[in-house]
Amino acid sequence: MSQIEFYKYQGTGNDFVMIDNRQQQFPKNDTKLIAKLCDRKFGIGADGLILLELSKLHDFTMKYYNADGNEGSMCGNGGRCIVAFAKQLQVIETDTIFDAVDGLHEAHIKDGIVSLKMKDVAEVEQFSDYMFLDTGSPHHIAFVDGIQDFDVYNTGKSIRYGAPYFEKGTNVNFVEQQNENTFKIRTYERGVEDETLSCGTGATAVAIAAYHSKKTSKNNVFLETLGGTLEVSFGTDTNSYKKVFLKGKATMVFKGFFEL
Ligand SMILES: N[C@@H](CCC[C@H](N)C(=O)O)C(=O)O
Repeated sequence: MSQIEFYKYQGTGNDFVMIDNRQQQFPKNDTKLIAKLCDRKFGIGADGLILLELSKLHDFTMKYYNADGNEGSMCGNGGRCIVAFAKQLQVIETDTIFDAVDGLHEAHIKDGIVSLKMKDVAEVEQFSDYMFLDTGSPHHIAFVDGIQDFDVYNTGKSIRYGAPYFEKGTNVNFVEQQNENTFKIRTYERGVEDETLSCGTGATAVAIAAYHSKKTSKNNVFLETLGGTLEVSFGTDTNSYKKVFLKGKATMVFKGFFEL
């Protein structure tokens, strides 16, 4: 039996088991183990598990697994949390470039607040009652009234498994505008298969969708999630979005050990 050290981090309530895997001691193909570690009754409890690994060219590599144990697409809140974790491990100081599943990310950390550069967005699909875009992860966005009482779980689940997404699925965001550049957002997350308190790639997608559909003319947008507020800013260039930054607090909650 061997002991593995883990840290628990959260970014606006999206929580992660974080492991320093620079020595490759964690069995990352063990889907059942990852799902068990993320289980809130039988494990540590988290929306996902993140490994910090060595990178040949950059400061580190981020490997992200959803709570169901499968490797996920990009996680924005997880990306912010791993920057705080890398600082804690003294892998970085205040600025970094790291590898993730969707490419390189630059980030800056100051006073526990992480500003993370997200991938450029070249395409935003607009339909009569929803929008779709990929900010590193796929996001379906629907603007609704009365978001407080909205049935995010059941409506989100039926959209996630329905046409045109089916097996591959999507994350599903419900949004209500509060003022010129503030939006309330609730997200059903693929791979967690439940509503989470916050989704970073979802917040990024909503900010861009709101601007693209002319709900705001501001290119810095505040997203009020159930776990706190995120800020997204971006540059615009004939329907494509560059220099996209996701900003918010990333916090270490506790550390511990588990047996393999
Ligand atoms: N919580 C994440 C989103 C993670 C990706 C997602 N669940 C998927 O694989 O579809 C975030 O903060 O972006």
